[in-house]
Amino acid sequence: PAGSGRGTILVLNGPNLNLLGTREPEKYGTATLADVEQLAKDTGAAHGLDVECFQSNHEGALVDAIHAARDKAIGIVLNAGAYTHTSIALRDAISAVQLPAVEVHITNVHAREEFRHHSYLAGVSKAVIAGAGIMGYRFAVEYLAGLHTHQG
Ligand SMILES: O=C(O)[C@@H]1C=C(O)[C@@H](O)[C@H](O)C1
Repeated sequence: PAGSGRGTILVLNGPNLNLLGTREPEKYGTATLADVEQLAKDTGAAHGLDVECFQSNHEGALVDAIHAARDKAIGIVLNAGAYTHTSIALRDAISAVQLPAVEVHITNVHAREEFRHHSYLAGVSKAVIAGAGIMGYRFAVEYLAGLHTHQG
């Protein structure tokens, strides 16, 4: 519950991830966005953390969500979708809020088209998890939980 005093992790998903489950299942699997968000919430709960999830196809809405996290979250898990490869605005938003961020990709972007090999976000992220399927969201939450715990 909000204001419960527990740490909150924001899980952000970008464009086309609302179609998870039916979008190129050979690449992205058959789990839906709801499945991904539930996995993140369950992982957070196992570490005593709340997880807030948001998905948007709009770059500016994702920027706004990152800004909003500054005062309410202890970390951000971000799969920015294609904006990973194009968005200086999202990079600057991550830098601006000074929260630990983990970049997640369901697919191994380095084994795909050349244009997916560069990320504007990796340079401002604590960690990058790519190719582990939706388990990447679990790993990202676990990693941020560990950072939060060890900070006392
Ligand atoms: O693997 C993923 O989750 C990422 C998701 C997308 O929508 C692509 O544009 C990225 O290039 C890869």
